[in-house]
Amino acid sequence: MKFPGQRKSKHYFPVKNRDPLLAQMTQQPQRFPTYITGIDQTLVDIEAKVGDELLERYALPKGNSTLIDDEKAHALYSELKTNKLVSDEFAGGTIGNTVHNYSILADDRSVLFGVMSNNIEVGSYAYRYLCNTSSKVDLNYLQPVDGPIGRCFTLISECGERTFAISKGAMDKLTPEYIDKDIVQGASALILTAYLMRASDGDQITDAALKAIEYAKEAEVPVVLTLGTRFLIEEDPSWWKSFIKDNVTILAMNEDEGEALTGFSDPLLASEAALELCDLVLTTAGPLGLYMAGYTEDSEKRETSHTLLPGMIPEFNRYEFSRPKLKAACDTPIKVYAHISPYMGGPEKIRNTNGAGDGALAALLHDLASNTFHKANVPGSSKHKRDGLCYSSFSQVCKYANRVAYEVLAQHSPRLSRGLPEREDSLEEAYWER
Ligand SMILES: Nc1ncnc2c1ncn2[C@@H]1O[C@H](COP(=O)(O)OP(=O)(O)O)[C@@H](O)[C@H]1O
Ligand SMILES: Nc1nc2c(ncn2[C@@H]2O[C@H](COP(=O)(O)O)[C@@H](O)[C@H]2O)c(=O)[nH]1
Repeated sequence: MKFPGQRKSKHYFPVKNRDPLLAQMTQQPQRFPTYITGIDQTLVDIEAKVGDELLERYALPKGNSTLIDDEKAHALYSELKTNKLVSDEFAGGTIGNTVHNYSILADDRSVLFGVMSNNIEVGSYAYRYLCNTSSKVDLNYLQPVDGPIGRCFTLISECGERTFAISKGAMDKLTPEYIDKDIVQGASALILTAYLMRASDGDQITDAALKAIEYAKEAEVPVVLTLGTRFLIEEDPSWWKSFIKDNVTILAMNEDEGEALTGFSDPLLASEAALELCDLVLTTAGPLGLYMAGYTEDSEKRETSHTLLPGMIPEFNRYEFSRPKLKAACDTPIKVYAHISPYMGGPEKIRNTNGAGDGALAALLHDLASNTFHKANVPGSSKHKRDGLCYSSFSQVCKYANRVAYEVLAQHSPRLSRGLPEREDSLEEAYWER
């Protein structure tokens, strides 16, 4: 497990770690293995820049992720190929991206539950999926299926908006028997997407996800849900609210999904409302940066040294130096909020916004898993006298998530090809010499 490392308010990222607690850890001969698990629809993203006219012709609502039948998928693929519009083909899937990015950042194991084609030809989509997934993502628990994995046509409009058309293939064929109870219960977190709840035609991936949730809850493993697309949530916000309240520890969403869930277009108010349903919320807000909302124990709150920020909740970031906790682990829970603007104002050239939110979530998960790792390996640390959900403060996690999102924006693929630099070029030498 590589640790998230040292961070600074405006710029940031890893440096040599001089934490005396970590020094203790290096003396431990036996390391406790840490990993996260996720369930996804195994998908390859087929990316193309298209005009709005094409979206209308194929009846694809802009910004949505729509399931399409084989006939439509064939016609769309042929049209994109004939007109040489396909720019890239990457392994995708919102949870596949997240666990891959987690493994790259943590340089550690994650386990993916899903399906994989039984017969794989060199060059096929299944082959590409495997080639584009970090070797630290354990794929040994995938369920073999007859038929292809899914394809996600990622159609990028002139304005940068992404519209997904999903040709599902066998991606929803995962069955509950393939969810390994011990693996789920031994993990630092279970990561799910709202997309898993829309299986149809007798496909069982929804049941598989519910089984995994049951196992996770039994062992008090945090359940993390990312909302996917606002269109899905808009269909029945009340159902999603009670689903989150009953099952979810950490919720990740963007501002549109937050509005669909809570009715608040302001991302801070949406985060606050979502916090009534779970323990920790990560809300990404595109060029506005990102917000976190969560709980801490009143007696453990820590005041920020940053500027107090205006917003719909005045000076909302006052206690952003506190560490997130489960609400149930607090005697007197208080709500804590944090915000950060895009790292360095965003990359000079945004190559692709696909997966930026997944990247931010991967950073949060890395911090959370670092906490489990540290707790297991340095149980006597004062850090673990009272149970925290994350290793770092709200403020630090924001910085880290923001930095990772930046990295995803600056590259073509939604999946990181390497970890973050050990030393940021943007930081003056004196910072690293401290
Ligand atoms: N146009 C942008 N300029 C600068 N940063 C951005 C921009 N779009 C996204 N980001 C960064 O990426 C993060 C995630 O992006 P967002 O578009 O909100 O996620 P999602 O892909 O889930 O919709 C943001 O919180 C922000 O840090
Ligand atoms: N598992 C699923 N993943 C999907 C679906 N539709 C789109 N996607 C994936 O989302 C990411 C982009 O994530 P974001 O954070 O930028 O919104 C992309 O790689 C797609 O593969 C779906 O129905 N199921």
